[in-house]
Amino acid sequence: MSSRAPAILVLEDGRVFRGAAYGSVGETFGEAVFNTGMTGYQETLTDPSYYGQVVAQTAPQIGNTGWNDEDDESRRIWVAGYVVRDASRTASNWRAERGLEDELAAQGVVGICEVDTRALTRHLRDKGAMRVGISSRSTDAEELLAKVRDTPQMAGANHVGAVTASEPYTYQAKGTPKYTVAALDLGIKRNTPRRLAERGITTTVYPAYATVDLLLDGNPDAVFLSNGPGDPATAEHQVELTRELLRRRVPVFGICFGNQILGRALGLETYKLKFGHRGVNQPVLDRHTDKIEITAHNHGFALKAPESGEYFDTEFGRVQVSHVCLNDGVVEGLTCLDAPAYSVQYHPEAAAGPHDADYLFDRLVELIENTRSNDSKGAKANA
Ligand SMILES: NC(=O)CC[C@H](N)C(=O)O
Repeated sequence: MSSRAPAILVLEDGRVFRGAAYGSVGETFGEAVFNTGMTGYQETLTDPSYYGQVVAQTAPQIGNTGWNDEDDESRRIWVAGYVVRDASRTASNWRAERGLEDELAAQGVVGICEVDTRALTRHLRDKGAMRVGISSRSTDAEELLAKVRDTPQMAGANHVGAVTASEPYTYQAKGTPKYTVAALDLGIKRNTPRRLAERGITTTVYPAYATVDLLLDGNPDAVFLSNGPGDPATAEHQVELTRELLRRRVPVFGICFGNQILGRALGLETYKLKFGHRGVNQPVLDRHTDKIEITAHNHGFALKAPESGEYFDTEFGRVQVSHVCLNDGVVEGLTCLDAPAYSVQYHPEAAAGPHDADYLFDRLVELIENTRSNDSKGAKANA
């Protein structure tokens, strides 16, 4: 028998799950989503893209490796609520500094455990992502349901301002600095500048509403558009900024939210997926190499596939849908054939996740090198 207080989870369609209090005691609301990763809960919880979402883990036991002070992907936990089946009673790992539940409580994250997360996930897969509430304060389902139906939808939500850095900061290259990148922080994860640093890139991270002049102030070799929470249809400022970068032929690499922004800048629309892709084992085909990579995902929106199929024409030239998800055919990446820009819908920084997509950071170095050599040819031709 659990010694925990009772808690309830109520979905906006009225389905109720009963469980026990986990983390902070209280009440919370958000969009119910599920993550299928067997590992990486610390990275999931601290990924700013989850802002506004109540995350259910399909892995049945969570918390086994506790919490450490090294694996946070940002400055705090962002999920609106946390749902697990079996909360590990002990933290057993040499790197653990404390238990997961201590950290959830310390950061005020309301959760629920002892929930049939398998049934919850099947429900969300059938009915689609929807709003949810968790309460360990009252177990009155009717009362909670009314509150759930009053909370804002994820569609139309602009959450970038809540997670972005307030001031620019710089992350130094490892070894000899070779290149510089300006990263637009829409909810960036720490492993991104780390992956760039490995390749001799110094990254300056800018707040999401930086102007193009501020972003290009240090004359960076490329601009990186990060992942982030909310509906990409609301990212007007960032789409306009990207269009300006394309006009100026600045190399651009976008991931996740950044892919949606590049796609919109190229004239594509975004739409809400039924239940999204969240986990660390999503198969993606890279059409450049015909290789399949196993990748880390966390997205609830996607770019509408162009009617013409793999290639489409834009005011910035021809573009290829370079990556597709093999589970459902969703657009997972774009490569501009006439402009120095490309993007993927997933997380090549892979924290947590397999490292198959690491080559995408090498492509950035190639793109920078090619742009530099074209510029110097152009400069010579103009001399
Ligand atoms: N990880 C991300 O960048 C997510 C992008 C966007 N918020 C979505 O859910 O699709």
